[in-house]
Amino acid sequence: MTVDVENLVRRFGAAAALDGVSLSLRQGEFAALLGPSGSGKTTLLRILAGLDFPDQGRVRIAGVDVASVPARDRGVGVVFQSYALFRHMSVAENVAFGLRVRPRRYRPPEAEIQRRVRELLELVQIPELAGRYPEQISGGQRQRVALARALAIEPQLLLLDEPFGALDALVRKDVRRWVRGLHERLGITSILVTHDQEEAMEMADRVAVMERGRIVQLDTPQALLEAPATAFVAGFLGEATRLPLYIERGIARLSEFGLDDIEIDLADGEAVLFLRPHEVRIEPAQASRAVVRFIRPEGTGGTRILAETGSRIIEGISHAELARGDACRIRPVSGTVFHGDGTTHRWQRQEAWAAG
Ligand SMILES: Nc1ncnc2c1ncn2[C@@H]1O[C@H](COP(=O)(O)OP(=O)(O)OP(=O)(O)O)[C@@H](O)[C@H]1O
Repeated sequence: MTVDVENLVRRFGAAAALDGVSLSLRQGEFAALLGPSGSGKTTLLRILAGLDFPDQGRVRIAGVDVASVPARDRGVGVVFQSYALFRHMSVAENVAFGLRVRPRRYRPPEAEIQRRVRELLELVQIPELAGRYPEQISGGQRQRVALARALAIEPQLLLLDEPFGALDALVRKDVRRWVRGLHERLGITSILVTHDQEEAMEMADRVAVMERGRIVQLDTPQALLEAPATAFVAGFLGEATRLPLYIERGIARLSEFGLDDIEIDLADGEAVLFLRPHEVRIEPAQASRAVVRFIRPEGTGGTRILAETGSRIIEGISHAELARGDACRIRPVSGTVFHGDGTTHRWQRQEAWAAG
């Protein structure tokens, strides 16, 4: 189902947890809400689930305004990290819960409930655990049970709030790939809340980056990396070196960082230059203030180098033999400039300069 959120505001006292959030998701889309702690991700998810209510704004699910639709009638499945399984219920009973608490009129017959529970446990690949209790299964298995429980009501919208937090790194990778596959097989719309950028970038079709109660950019993972809308997004996503600079008559002086000046055809003023590692070449040099600190081979793509210059660490790529402690030259070849006047620009080293 589609999800349309218009200008949501949610205040707690004087502070706005959501400060005018708008968002439209397509049927079948997998979206992630990504942002630092306190940026409003969980609040937005709770409002979608019907567990909290906005002070202003509107939520439509499948085109229907849900302001007066209670949580259990929204057709939404929810997996919250804090929504622990019921300890006194077996795995099968946990999964059946959402169906058994339905008013009699809407409750499927018991045989049908049991059939559906078996089907769901097959789907999440743990049919043999039906009779166990939560403390008798692993964290990854509990997560699968929580998912099966959320899916039991056949939701068209699945809301996942940090659902993989309790899993160790290896299992986590597996479970998230599997969840993404499940999303596709069921053809549902899903929203994942996370503060793990790798998770968001790997799982989602589009990622909404949140900052202080607002969505600052909603885009594909690739577009977020290649064309971040603000310096916050550029700094938050992917690896980047951030250099504050001052542009004067088309030149930004980087000598304080031990780098050559660069030509930037923008108005005089303060700016910030973001350099992704692949936008910086690191080369051997005889006399240089910059020193190679860390080296990580990247296969055929060269070597990732962390070089220190002045008090800064700059990450780049080298195609030459370099060892820890070697002097090196750091040459940015492209980057993103956020000008103090609020505009964003791509910067590319001119050939004449590049050769120099
Ligand atoms: N029930 C509440 N009462 C008061 N303030 C709240 C309440 N719930 C959330 N807040 C505040 O609203 C803001 C947004 O909280 P929210 O939980 O949505 O952030 P989040 O992005 O999900 O953070 P995290 O990544 O830490 O879970 C925070 O400043 C939080 O302290």
